[in-house]
Amino acid sequence: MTTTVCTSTMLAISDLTVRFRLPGAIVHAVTAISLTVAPGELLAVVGESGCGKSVLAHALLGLLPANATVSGTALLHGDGAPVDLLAADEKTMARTVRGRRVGLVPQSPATALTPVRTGRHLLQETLRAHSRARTDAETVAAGVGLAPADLDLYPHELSGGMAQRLATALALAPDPPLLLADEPTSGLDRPLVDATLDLLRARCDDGAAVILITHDLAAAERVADTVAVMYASRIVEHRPALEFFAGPRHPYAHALLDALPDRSFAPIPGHPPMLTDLPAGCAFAPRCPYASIDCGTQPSRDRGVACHHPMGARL
Ligand SMILES: Nc1ncnc2c1ncn2[C@@H]1O[C@H](COP(=O)(O)OP(=O)(O)OP(=O)(O)O)[C@@H](O)[C@H]1O
Repeated sequence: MTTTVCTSTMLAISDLTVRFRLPGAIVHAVTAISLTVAPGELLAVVGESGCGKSVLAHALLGLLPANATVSGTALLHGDGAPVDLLAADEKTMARTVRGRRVGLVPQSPATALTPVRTGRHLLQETLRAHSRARTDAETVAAGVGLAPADLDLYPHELSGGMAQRLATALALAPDPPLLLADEPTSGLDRPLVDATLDLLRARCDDGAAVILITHDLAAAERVADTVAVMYASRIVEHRPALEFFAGPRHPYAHALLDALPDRSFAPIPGHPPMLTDLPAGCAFAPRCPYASIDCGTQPSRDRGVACHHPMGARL
């Protein structure tokens, strides 16, 4: 983990909200998210399954299905005028943003990989499309632990872990200044988990920004500069990683860390709420040992924590 992050902004997300229309219900998938990411920063977005992490990434890449409604802004800075990723038309996203300025390691690589081409073909095609034809596909593959012979296999011949590594190589090949990595270590054994995380860290140390979406808090602790904890579609805590892991302040974040085997190994009681039926106030209140009548209203975020009763304040 490093704490040397540039102070300029690469991505500024403000009030990002995503709703899905279903027959007879609205899914509150992402609610009022505001975050900034700087060049050189590795931001880990953590939270339990279904809290909205992948939808956040897909919204930033214009990859949401037709039943989604998106509001807010997400300004991507770089050469020239900033681009609002939530307002840009599909042509702009396809030609200048996706893959080129913002890379994605998808959560389900097996379904994202074109089935009729070998890994080598896919990598060479990606490198050519991004004017990096001189870069050797085998060198890029070696960076994620794939051997030259692995590149001659078709996606259906790859194990889950190999497909995951190929997807990471494809996302890294264009050298995007911002990378969204959605559970990039799932299906990998520990040495490859660590190697993948270190690869992402090295990108940040070279000046790129990475948003690492993960439910693996140990992974976040290993490489993140900053941590954002999502619960029921909202960010409930967003702080520098060193401070966060030393003392989480939102009761949910505290409970998440306490559930780790190398900490108290205490499960969080109850279940997350349905995103079609969220309470008006804090969504964690029904599971929170510190809930009070105040929690019937939505807390504002103060010094990185959205809670009426943040942990430090009680100590
Ligand atoms: N097209 C869709 N229509 C309706 N609801 C959707 C759609 N896509 C996602 N959702 C819902 O949005 C919510 C957030 O999903 P998301 O995939 O972002 O969760 P997550 O935090 O990434 O969890 P996981 O790691 O398990 O994917 C879930 O309740 C999911 O069912």
